[in-house]
Amino acid sequence: MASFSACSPLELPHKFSLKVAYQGVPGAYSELAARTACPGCFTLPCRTLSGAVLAVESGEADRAVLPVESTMDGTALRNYDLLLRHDVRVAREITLFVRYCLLAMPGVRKAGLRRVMSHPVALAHCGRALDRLGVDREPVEDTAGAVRLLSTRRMFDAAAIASARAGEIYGLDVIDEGVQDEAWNTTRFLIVSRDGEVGVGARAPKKTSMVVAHAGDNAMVMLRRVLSAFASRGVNLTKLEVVGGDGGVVVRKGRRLRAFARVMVVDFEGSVEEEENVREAVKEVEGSAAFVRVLGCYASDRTVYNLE
Ligand SMILES: O=C(O)C(=O)C[C@]1(C(=O)O)C=C[C@@H](O)C=C1
Repeated sequence: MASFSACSPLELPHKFSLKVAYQGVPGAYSELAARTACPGCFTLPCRTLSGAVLAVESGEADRAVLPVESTMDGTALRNYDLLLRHDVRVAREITLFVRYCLLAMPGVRKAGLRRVMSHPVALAHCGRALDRLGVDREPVEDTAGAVRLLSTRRMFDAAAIASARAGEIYGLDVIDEGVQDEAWNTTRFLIVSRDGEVGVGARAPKKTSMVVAHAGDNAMVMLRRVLSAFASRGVNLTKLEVVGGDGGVVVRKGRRLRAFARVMVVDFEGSVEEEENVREAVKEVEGSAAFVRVLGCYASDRTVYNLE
């Protein structure tokens, strides 16, 4: 059972402050995740998520924050793709309770709104509230960026969906809160570094994240193989999601151009670096998959951090 915390840090402040890259501007949920996971860190705002990961790869930053799943949407495969394309490792995980606010310039009322801006994920999470308001939805790069835009352009016909913290930073009022479709809404972030690390909680139970791809098999065959490799060795799975539809092959003028794989994202208890049965399970999956990548072994943290 996950525990629920008002805001207890994952680790003590680092002796030397870490620089943590994230996509967005101050007040974005990714920045709140960085500050909660690495208290006392310097944060490095980046325009894109790949920019944040590149900052780690190039040594400009020590860590980057990636939102990878939410209770309302499941796995964000596009962000796992970044982990596959860059030379970084998962160093830890952090889950935030996300309670979206509707923010507007002082004096603006809901009845006067014509449009609402936010990150596309936040707009999707608040679909019912937006339907009730009957407003246009305008996607922007991050939730706090929407708040900053409204504030700098002094927009009086628009609102933003973001954290209360973003409202405080850019001087907007909260005109509604808890506007997400589901009351229980959490986002899980992975913190990546160049080398990965188990971190200060070295005695905490470990977990491992892995991506598996099969080009030809159907989902059932693939599932059975992965489940049996772990179950037969008593290794507990904490996440298993099949993403990418049916896979398929692109054929042009009778020539097979490219095979698309179906991808599975698997998290399991234990460390591939320290436990023989875990290593063997991964080896068995590797024997039948088209592609396996271990993204990192790190301290398991099942706390849901509530920053309200
Ligand atoms: O835009 C932000 O504030 C982000 O940190 C990004 C992000 C996401 O990509 O899921 C993170 C958490 C919220 O669920 C909404 C948006």
